[in-house]
Amino acid sequence: MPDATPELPVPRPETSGEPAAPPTVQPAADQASGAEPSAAQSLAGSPAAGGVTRAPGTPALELRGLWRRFGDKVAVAGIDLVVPAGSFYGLVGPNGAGKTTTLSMATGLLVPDAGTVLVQGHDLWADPVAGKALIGVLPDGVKLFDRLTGEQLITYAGLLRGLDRETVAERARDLLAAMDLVADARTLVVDYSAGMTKKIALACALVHAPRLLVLDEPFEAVDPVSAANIRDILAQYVASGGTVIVSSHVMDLVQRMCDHVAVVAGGHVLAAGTVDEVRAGASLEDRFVELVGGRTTGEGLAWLRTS
Ligand SMILES: Nc1ncnc2c1ncn2[C@@H]1O[C@H](COP(=O)(O)OP(=O)(O)OP(=O)(O)O)[C@@H](O)[C@H]1O
Repeated sequence: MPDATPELPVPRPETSGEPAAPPTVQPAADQASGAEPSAAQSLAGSPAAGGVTRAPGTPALELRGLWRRFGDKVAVAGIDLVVPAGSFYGLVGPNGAGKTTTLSMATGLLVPDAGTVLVQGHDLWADPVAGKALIGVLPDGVKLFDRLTGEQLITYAGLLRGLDRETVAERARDLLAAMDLVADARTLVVDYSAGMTKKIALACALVHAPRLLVLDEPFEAVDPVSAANIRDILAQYVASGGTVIVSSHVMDLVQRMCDHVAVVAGGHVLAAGTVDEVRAGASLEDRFVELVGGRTTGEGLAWLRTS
């Protein structure tokens, strides 16, 4: 791994001139106000802001009354969620809770049955082009054009987002270094391991310097060193004004990494707020188990015992 994290594309400063983080998100706001503007922040011609300005205090993402059924199965049952701008937001819940379905609707990948998705105050489903320009997405079970090399895939993603070739080449270089994929830049993505695939998909999500990053299980299958580097990249991204929403099953990671968290089960939000509010003095893991329940003793598997 390189010692120094390369300079990455980061969100452009607010066109309104307001700080990106509200005072309720203390750690991110503190970092944001102290951050030196990077060269990437002043890149001209990036479509990242999509010509969209936001009023001060507007959440990065707001979900209002989202519903989604699959046949008889209600996957998401009226979810409301406010993700403050500049926050590092964790979404946790048991298997089948509705996290992926929620994030898919929040990012324009799955049409809700009912409800509204506001990205920086703009109705995503009413105006998908403006809304999607603000978002970078790492979907669950990501399907990539895997007959491209890693370098080609990032380049393709950048060009699709309207970046010029020179900018794309520069950012592809930085992202490949940050993801420890330089040696495999010219390897076909189909030949990447699961963790490498996750990292190249994350690089594609970052290339246009989105304002909001939505990451479904970004650390799954990623080795500890790469995971630590990705955490640094995300922390740097939040410090420079970006917002991250990340789903994960690793409570310890969410407790350390995120400043906000929502616990989802059965398509409902059980608790949401700052990590300290939600865990209420306990560990996030204990609080999660308390909220969600479902611990079993394993007594039903007597046949598994060898003695
Ligand atoms: N395309 C689909 N067709 C039918 N049912 C679906 C579909 N997608 C999701 N579901 C169902 O909706 C519910 C929520 O699934 P979802 O993938 O959103 O959960 P999740 O919280 O992301 O779970 P996990 O933590 O296991 O990834 C589950 O009961 C799942 O079986």
